[in-house]
Amino acid sequence: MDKISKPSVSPNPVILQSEGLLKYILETSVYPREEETLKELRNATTNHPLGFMGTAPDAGQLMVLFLKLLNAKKTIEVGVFTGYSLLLTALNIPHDGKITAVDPDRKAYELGIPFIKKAGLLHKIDYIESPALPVLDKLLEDPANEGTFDFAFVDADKNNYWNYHERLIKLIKIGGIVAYDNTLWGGTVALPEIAVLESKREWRRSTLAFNKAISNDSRLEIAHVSIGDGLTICRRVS
Ligand SMILES: C[S@@+](CC[C@H](N)C(=O)[O-])C[C@H]1O[C@@H](n2cnc3c(N)ncnc32)[C@H](O)[C@@H]1O
Ligand SMILES: O=c1cc(-c2ccc(O)cc2)oc2c(O)c(O)ccc12
Repeated sequence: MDKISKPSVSPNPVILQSEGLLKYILETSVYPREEETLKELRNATTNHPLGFMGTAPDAGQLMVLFLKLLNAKKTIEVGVFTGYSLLLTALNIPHDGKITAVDPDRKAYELGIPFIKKAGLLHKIDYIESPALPVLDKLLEDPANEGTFDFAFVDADKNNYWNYHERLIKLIKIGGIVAYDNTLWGGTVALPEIAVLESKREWRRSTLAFNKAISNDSRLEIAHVSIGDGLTICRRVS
């Protein structure tokens, strides 16, 4: 049956219409260029019961391009899990770059730490075991933090994306980028609610509202890209 008309979504959705096409992209352009420790971390994450949550490697490759284009040095990550996107960021910022990485699930991060250590990149990471909102609020208590971050990546609780956005837009410098993962939420954003698994409905509604609000946010230039589970790339312009 065609993916679009399926009445429910799998936990690891293929937004592209053809799984074969995604396989082709991954095998031709992504996996051959994926750094070795990153590949090892991704493979180790498949043993985690929630391993499907790791950032899609093709979306990761696009993130690398932005990190490099921005010459990003100071970044924030909301939603670390085992650390695929975190290690990817650490690999692509300079030696004295810093990532503030926030996640309440330290246990998942511990799976990734040996790979980050093997890559010699733990010194770039300030891991904060916490929900992200109070951490962002604390950063904003010091006006010196405003407009200082080059890049932020959000891949966490989808119902809080707008709350993160309101804070991150102040922390990111003009010209900097905030990227949000899962903004197509398994393709459910284009389905009637009745066709969506009940467990996915609340975050589908949050994602729909978030996508609309981002599209109306005049402080940004955006691209809503159908890669991975949907990636919205926002450049702060004012
Ligand atoms: C999809 S996973 C992140 C995947 C990660 N980017 C990667 O590449 O592996 C979502 C993560 O968000 C975290 N999370 C959930 N609620 C959060 C919150 N309020 N603040 C920060 N992180 C949160 C979860 O603990 C989980 O590890
Ligand atoms: O199915 C999911 C679930 C999540 C998820 C669950 C609980 C949290 O506290 C945060 C996120 O994240 C996902 C994800 O990032 C993804 O790419 C695919 C599926 C899921």
